[in-house]
Amino acid sequence: MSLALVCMSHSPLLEFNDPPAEVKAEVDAAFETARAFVADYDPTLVVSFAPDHYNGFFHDLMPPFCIGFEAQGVGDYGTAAGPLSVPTELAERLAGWVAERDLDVAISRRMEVDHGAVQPLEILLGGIDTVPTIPVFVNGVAEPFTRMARVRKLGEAIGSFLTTLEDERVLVIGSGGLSHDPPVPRWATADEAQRAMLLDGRHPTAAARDARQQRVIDTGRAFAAGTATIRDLNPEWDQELMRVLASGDLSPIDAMTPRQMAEDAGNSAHEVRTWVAAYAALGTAGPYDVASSYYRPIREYIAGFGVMTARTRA
Ligand SMILES: O=C(O)CCc1cccc(O)c1O
Ligand SMILES: [Fe+2]
Repeated sequence: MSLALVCMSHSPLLEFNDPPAEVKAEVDAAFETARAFVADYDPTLVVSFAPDHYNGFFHDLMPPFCIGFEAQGVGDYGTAAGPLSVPTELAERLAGWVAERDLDVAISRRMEVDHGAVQPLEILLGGIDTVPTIPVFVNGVAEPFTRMARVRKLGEAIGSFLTTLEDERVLVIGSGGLSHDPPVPRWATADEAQRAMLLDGRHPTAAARDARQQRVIDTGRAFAAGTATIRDLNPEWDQELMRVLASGDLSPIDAMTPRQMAEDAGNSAHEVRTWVAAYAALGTAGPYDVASSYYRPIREYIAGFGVMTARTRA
């Protein structure tokens, strides 16, 4: 039983800010390569590991991980809103399998997902309901964070389930930045209004959503112009992590600590947890080969921007 993987940075700024034309062309080419990889594999099932940016999960109840039995896009930054095509019974079986392996994972029968989950589905599969998809939320913004070994174990547990599905061709997706430090409020430093949003800011008014998004868009423009105060991207850190993921031996990742990750690569570098889970899942089907790998630090997108495809060795 083989598996396939796409890990990609996402950025809500893809449609709002423009890097130099040659950089934009590179990113488009990397997406096209990944799309062709997916089309060739022709998945019958997708497992999407994605973070959330205080659109679906809040501090009123923040799990480290959550498997969606039903899910809908919230439609932030112009991404698709509405239901994903979640195979509910299969998602329930997956959650049971994971629970039996000593991993305590939340479930949701009404998961709300944002651009973190939706953007890869739109880019790779042409929409949020084109291929049956089990969404797995991996917290990448809210402290406290689990140890990285736990993320790897979750990926392995999910992968071991997927390898039992003889009749499926399963694509695992990891979505999120490598190094990046976008202006997502953090509880410890948030003001009162931000804390209200972080606590339970579901379903904001259009005006509130616009204001929040405009702040991120403006920060991207300032970052590109060299006038933003956010932490810089870290291409060395990003490329070293990509090298480890490609190597097939994820054990060095267990030693990474959340504090050091934030210091080296910014507060949203925790989104790489989705890549670790996806690669750990892929590895359960045996040795794998990276088919394509793109990387460029792109300040206009506020992201160390990577796109990787990989597949179980034939
Ligand atoms: O909170 C938001 O609105 C999105 C912030 C954001 C910006 C760039 C790249 C990202 O991965 C990201 O999450
Ligand atoms: Fe993100």
